Amino acid sequence: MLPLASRDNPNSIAVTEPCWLAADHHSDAPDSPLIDWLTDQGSLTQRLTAAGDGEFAVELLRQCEAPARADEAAALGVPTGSPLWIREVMLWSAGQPRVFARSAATTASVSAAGLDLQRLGTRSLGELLFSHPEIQRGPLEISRYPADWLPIGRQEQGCWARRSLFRRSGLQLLVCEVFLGAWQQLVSTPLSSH
Ligand SMILES: C=C(O[C@@H]1C=C(C(=O)O)C=C[C@H]1O)C(=O)O
Repeated sequence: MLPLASRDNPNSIAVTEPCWLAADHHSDAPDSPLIDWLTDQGSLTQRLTAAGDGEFAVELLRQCEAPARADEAAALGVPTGSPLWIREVMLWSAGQPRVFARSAATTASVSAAGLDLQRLGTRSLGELLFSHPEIQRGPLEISRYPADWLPIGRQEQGCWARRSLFRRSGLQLLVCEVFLGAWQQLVSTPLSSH
């Protein structure tokens, strides 16, 4: 079923469920620069830091146990509704929230990881993951992201998101990053005008 264009912005496509596929399997995949960021295997933290001329911060929105959504459950190989360790953050760059991120893992996986994820706080999860070369990142999938899965006040229609699984013995961590409208301003206007 084709997603519906949202009322407030006919160019953005409202979805109620994600459709996670490799970028080249989406007939309506976005153009550059967004497609380059969505498919970049490197650290988003590092890229946002550079784009914000060194000004980057992680705002921790919540870190708790929550039921697995159907797409998360399928990726992690558990039943929908299973209790997961969930971390939701807003990534700020050059003074604005640019990317919403939701990371999910089974509680057993978090304890087995031995990475002290529970006490990460406002340190970037990416810096932790990329500092352990034995942690392998799986393929990136992209999708439009349901607006009502975003934090209240930031529920923009039609945002593109990417997700990938980070794996190490015993750890399976699903990281999903949603590029908000303010991300576009970061990459399309010179820093001096932010
Ligand atoms: C995975 C990365 O870590 C970033 C930091 C996150 C966090 O602190 O929760 C979550 C998603 C990421 O965008 C990265 O930098 O690429």
